[in-house]
Amino acid sequence: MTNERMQENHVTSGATVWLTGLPSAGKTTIAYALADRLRAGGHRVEVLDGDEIREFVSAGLGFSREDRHTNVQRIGFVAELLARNGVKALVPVIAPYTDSRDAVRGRHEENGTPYLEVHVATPVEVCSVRDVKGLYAKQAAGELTGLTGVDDPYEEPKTPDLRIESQHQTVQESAASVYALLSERGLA
Ligand SMILES: Nc1ncnc2c1ncn2[C@@H]1O[C@H](COP(=O)(O)OS(=O)(=O)O)[C@@H](OP(=O)(O)O)[C@H]1O
Ligand SMILES: Nc1ncnc2c1ncn2[C@@H]1O[C@H](COP(=O)(O)OP(=O)(O)O)[C@@H](O)[C@H]1O
Repeated sequence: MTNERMQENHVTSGATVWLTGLPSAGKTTIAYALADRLRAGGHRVEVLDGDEIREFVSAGLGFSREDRHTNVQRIGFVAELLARNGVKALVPVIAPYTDSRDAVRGRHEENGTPYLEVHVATPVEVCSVRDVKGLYAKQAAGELTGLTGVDDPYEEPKTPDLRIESQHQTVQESAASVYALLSERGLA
């Protein structure tokens, strides 16, 4: 395939889509469902999965306020690099602090790189039943402290670009609502 042909077949408008929310809210599941939809439409996509990032880019960081901030800034930096180069960077990472999220948005704005904040606003009561990784049970059993949304802060976004109530939707509906927003903004 020639270069020109490749460009014809690939959408080149990059953007970062940050999915913020509590553990088990549905961030990762929605990100991968959205990734499939976007790839099917010819977009280049990377999912910056929080667990993978913590194994490599943020190895050694814990869950203090400072470490979470550092983690989020590193991920934001990488996402912006990808997004400014035509990739849809999907980021399913808790990012519990408003100032951390705002700093990431600010860096995107400085570079003229599109940025969408999606709040996966599943209530803690639902998340703790889903408990994909057993963290809520561990916290309840006294085996873990500092769990976001339970005994550690989660500062809800006041003006997200989109708010998803995953407890009332299927995964495909949630992914479609993010896709629709990208479409509205001329990014998909
Ligand atoms: N104490 C505590 N609080 C919250 N989360 C915890 C904790 N300990 C481990 N984990 C697991 O680590 C994942 C959160 O890491 P992130 O990098 O996404 O979060 S953060 O933005 O740095 O807060 C998070 O992943 P998700 O469940 O996908 O959100 C958890 O599985
Ligand atoms: N509309 C929805 N969107 C996303 N996840 C959903 C939805 N409805 C149910 N779920 C389920 O909730 C769980 C969310 O887990 P996960 O995506 O790992 O959360 P997080 O990345 O926020 O920790 C999955 O088991 C998923 O199948």
